[in-house]
Amino acid sequence: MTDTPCTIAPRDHAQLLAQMLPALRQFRGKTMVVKYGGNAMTDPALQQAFAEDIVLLQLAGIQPVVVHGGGPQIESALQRVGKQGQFIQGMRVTDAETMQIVQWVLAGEVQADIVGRIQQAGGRAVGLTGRDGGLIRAQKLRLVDQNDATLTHDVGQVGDITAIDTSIILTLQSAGLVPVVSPVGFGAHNESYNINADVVAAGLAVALQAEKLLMLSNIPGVLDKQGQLLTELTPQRIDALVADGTISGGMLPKIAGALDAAKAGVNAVHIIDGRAPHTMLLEVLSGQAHGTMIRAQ
Ligand SMILES: Nc1ncnc2c1ncn2[C@@H]1O[C@H](COP(=O)(O)OP(=O)(O)O)[C@@H](O)[C@H]1O
Ligand SMILES: CC(=O)N[C@@H](CCC(=O)OP(=O)(O)O)C(=O)O
Repeated sequence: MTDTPCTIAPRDHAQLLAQMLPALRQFRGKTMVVKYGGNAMTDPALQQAFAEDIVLLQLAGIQPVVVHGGGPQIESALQRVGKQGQFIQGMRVTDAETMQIVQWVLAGEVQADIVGRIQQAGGRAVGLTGRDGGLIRAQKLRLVDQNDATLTHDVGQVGDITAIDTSIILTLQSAGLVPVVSPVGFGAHNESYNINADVVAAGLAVALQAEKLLMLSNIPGVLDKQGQLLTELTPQRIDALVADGTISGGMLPKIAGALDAAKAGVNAVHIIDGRAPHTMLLEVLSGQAHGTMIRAQ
């Protein structure tokens, strides 16, 4: 192995490394769930940096569990067969054909790519969907209208998580493997459900009693109406931002999941920018806050 030429002054470098100590103490041996959004994985160099960060964090003693999305990738596959995606409150309307395409894209394409990249970076990863090992049970989502609670929307085969059996994840972790989970669940009659990846990440973080939940997306964090980053959010502020439409679309399930996880005791819940290389590493190890932190109160 050859040393990489260093572009940081030695003093700054030493300071940077020393700053990692509290984080390493806090997170060593703990589970960290990382939601890797489809919008954050459009560039191959970024994807490689993500995989390297996962391997480095694991080597540092943290137990990462990756939950990936793939919204834009599903969208392209739908377009190839002449279908147009439709979303209600951030949930994809999923008919039987869309469900098949969702499974192909998530498990066959996106998950396989992430697993391959982690292994290329020197780690060992195993891809699974929520169907494997009985991980995620679901039922059809009853999506209540945001403005009129007496109204519901039929979004087809979209799942609402009813139970999570973490045993398969614990088995993989104890073997030193990084689980890479596609957000698909199974129902009482073995039917598949398409579940928003933010919802799965939050559910897994709670079920695994994770120390940290990181959600990587294509925005610096949650933004206000002027486009300014909101560095911290409380439940009251979130309610107000949803009510006045500042938080909409794909941010709705993300913020709801983040808040559920924070309220259930996940210590550090952050929505961060996945478009800059190594944001995850900085967020975890530098001791400096990035993006938006979601507070339980
Ligand atoms: N207040 C907000 N702040 C930031 N993003 C928002 C906000 N409201 C809605 N969004 C939208 O949410 C999107 C992120 O959700 P989503 O598209 O599901 O991303 P991902 O694939 O990373 O999960 C942003 O790209 C943005 O268009
Ligand atoms: C029900 C629902 O909306 N499922 C999502 C699952 C993938 C996902 O959540 O991907 P991102 O994280 O990239 O948005 C979908 O079909 O797009």
